[in-house]
Amino acid sequence: MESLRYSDWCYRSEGNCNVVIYSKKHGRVYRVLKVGTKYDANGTAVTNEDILAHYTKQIQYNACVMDRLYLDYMSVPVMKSINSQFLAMLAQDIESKRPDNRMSKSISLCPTVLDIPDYAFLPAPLRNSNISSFMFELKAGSVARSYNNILCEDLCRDDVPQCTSAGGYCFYCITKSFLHKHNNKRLSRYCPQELFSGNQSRMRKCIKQLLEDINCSRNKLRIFEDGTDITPTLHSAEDVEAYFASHLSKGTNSTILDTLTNLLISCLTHSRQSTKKSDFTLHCPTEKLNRQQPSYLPSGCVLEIFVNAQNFGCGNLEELQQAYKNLKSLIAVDPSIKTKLCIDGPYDTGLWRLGCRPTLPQGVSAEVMLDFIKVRNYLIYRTAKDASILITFQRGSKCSEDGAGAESSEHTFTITDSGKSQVFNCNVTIIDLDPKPFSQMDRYLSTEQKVYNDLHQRQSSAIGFVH
Ligand SMILES: O=P(O)(O)O[C@@H]1[C@@H](OP(=O)(O)O)[C@H](OP(=O)(O)O)[C@H](O)[C@H](OP(=O)(O)O)[C@H]1OP(=O)(O)O
Ligand SMILES: Nc1ncnc2c1ncn2[C@@H]1O[C@H](COP(=O)(O)OP(=O)(O)OP(=O)(O)O)[C@@H](O)[C@H]1O
Repeated sequence: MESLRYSDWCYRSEGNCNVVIYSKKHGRVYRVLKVGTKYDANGTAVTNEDILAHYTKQIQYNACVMDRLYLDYMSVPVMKSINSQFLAMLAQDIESKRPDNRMSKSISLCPTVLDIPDYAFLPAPLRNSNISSFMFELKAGSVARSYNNILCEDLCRDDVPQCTSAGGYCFYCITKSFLHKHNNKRLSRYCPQELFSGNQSRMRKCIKQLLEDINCSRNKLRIFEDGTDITPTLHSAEDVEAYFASHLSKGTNSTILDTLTNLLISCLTHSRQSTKKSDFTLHCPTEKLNRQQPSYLPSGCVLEIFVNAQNFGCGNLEELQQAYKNLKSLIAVDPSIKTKLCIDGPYDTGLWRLGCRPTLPQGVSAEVMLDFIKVRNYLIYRTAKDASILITFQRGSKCSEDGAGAESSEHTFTITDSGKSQVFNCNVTIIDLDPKPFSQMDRYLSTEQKVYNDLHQRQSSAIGFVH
């Protein structure tokens, strides 16, 4: 067990299920599960054993399922035992830093946490401790769902008004507009169809809008400086410009936002040569997974990897609903099916390992297996839909007017804006790759049905395509 110095650790951020703390000295973050999440027994407090089992499953899922999809862009967490007194003191200390909307759940005091590299800072050989380190977190959302062959992409084509301009035409934007009904802030214009379009001008416009809409409801970009979330201090595009003015130079005819946009696009579309094997065949012979390669995005870039993983959600909604219904009624009669099929893990079996030929468990028919594969793929898609892309960067030391002398490497980018070149050291990673529980399927499918109905109504009345 590690004895930790309380003063070395700070609050980073949190989501629905985890609080994240970090230590600059250790270069690591600790991810601590909250109690009252959907992952514990009916939202009640759980035992330490339950939490350990939960972490074990998360690690298995990362190592055996996600690793095949996200390759070098992710790292598998490890479990770490820590002092519970340290955790109790920390829990007290971070209370004042936690946002109001997250206060309904508190952190568990189980003396085990997940230990992950801290991506708010560049890895050691690239890091310069004397200057600011920035991390842009983009919860990019999903483009992959299709409804009875109506592909989201078709609803957001170049020749129809942009998805976000009038409340949304794709799955993402329709869901967003549903949620917006309860919020008075202006809605972010962000639409993943733009980001993943592969069209340089649409992608650029999308990133610029994310920066401009920094203060809008459901904007999916957050900015951290040296590990601290600075997003709440940025209320407008002007604030972002002003904040970065002392950290970046602008070209004669371009703005700081242009420079940031160019840098982010370079990182998002940079082809990375992976040391891991990316191609695998899905062995279920009856599986009709539509794994289209997004050839319009540079091969190996983070956007391509991200969208590839989301293709697990390309199945037809009605087929998925039927498969889920079949499984549910079977489980009601014979609950052991759930364990036999490892529906909620363990994830290191052939039933979940991508690239392995799954063998039929005893007492499970080929039809049931097919239903399981459909639901399993959808749950993988739900993870992919929820993941975040992190872009970490620092100004490089070699900066010149013409970019001469800039090293070109996997992590070094030279951004040129109207004649002015700047060098940046960057790292791109993906986080939040947790397994989604089977118990959420009812909620997932009911939202999907609502969105589908809305989409269908817009399509048949063609309202969606009128400015
Ligand atoms: O249900 P959704 O589509 O709103 O997604 C939830 C996310 O909401 P978002 O739409 O991104 O604001 C939600 O994000 P926020 O808490 O809103 O930041 C979580 O990511 C949640 O996942 P989990 O409970 O941590 O496993 C997500 O829940 P799952 O749907 O992945 O179970
Ligand atoms: N390895 C990391 N390096 C840097 N920051 C991180 C890291 N892991 C998490 N964070 C920060 O902590 C936040 C919360 O972490 P995480 O996404 O794991 O929580 P969550 O509860 O699973 O979130 P969500 O509700 O989105 O599912 C992230 O949004 C990110 O800002």
